[in-house]
Amino acid sequence: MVETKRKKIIIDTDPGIDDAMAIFVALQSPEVEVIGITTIYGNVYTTLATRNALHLLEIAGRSDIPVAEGSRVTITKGTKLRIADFVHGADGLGNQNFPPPQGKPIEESAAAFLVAQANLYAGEVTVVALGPLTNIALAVQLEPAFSKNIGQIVVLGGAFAMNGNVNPAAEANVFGDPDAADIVFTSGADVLCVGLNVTHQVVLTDADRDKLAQSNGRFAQYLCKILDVYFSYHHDACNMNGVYLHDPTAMLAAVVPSLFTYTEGVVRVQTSGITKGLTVLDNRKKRFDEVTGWTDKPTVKVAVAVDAPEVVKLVMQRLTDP
Ligand SMILES: O=c1[nH]cnc2c1ncn2[C@@H]1O[C@H](CO)[C@@H](O)[C@H]1O
Repeated sequence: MVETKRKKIIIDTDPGIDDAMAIFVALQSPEVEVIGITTIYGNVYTTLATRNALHLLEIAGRSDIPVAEGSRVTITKGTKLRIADFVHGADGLGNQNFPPPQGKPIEESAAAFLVAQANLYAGEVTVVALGPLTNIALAVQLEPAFSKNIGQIVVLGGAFAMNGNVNPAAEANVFGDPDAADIVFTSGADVLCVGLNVTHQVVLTDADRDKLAQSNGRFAQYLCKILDVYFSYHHDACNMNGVYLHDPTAMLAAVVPSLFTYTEGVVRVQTSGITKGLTVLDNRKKRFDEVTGWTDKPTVKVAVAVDAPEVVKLVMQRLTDP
């Protein structure tokens, strides 16, 4: 039998309830092979992100996948981090207080692991970045060839021409380390940004959760336990009877790219002031006479449309599969 080559992916993540869903979706996707997980602060602090990543791999029976611990500070060595425990619970996984994992992270740091894997499989590795972009920016700084060696970086981040979710200006992952995001977006790597303008179209409803609750699928019962906190947050903060599937949507942009369309242009990030974390895409409709911060910078891809029903269907299918 001819085996089609699976796309190699590294998940950079701050688990996180929707991160857990995205990790499980990836592990259930025949199109990809998860070759590592790197951890970062965001939904929880980095140490807890590492613990949760190891725990989730144990739940999935995939402790063979290496976990590399990432940065505990921003790219500018900032230690005042914004942690979204009010979205995911104090433990990041719906306040379930699971027992500690047995596994340990590898010795290599997240940035060193990213650089090494991109060197080893030049052009073949996709990073799916589900948290602030510190580790990826560190990899860019550590190895000048990283942006060329890495196949693609799919970023869950940004809010293009719309309000953010931290404040009207900023989306949470870009807000978490705006300097890192600006470094990654202008690095010259093949970057695809999946922002709130797309992920807010992809909602898992109360009815979908009921279907999960009735499923004997591999991850359904586990996810139903942790999803309560995430549903309550969306109910209270956004007046919704459902939740946004941010991370699983970005994951599927790597796994099944045909479900998305994108535009291309230079994206810069505001790194200070009340609009810190704002992502601004030059849509190239106007030729500016002056040199701007966008002039002569490498472009990135920005997702503009998604087949939302198909994304929800695939997420449900893969999470309820045996
Ligand atoms: O209101 C929020 N504040 C902070 N983080 C959030 C919020 N809603 C979702 N996320 C988390 O941030 C990423 C998307 O921006 C997702 O990973 C999600 O888990």
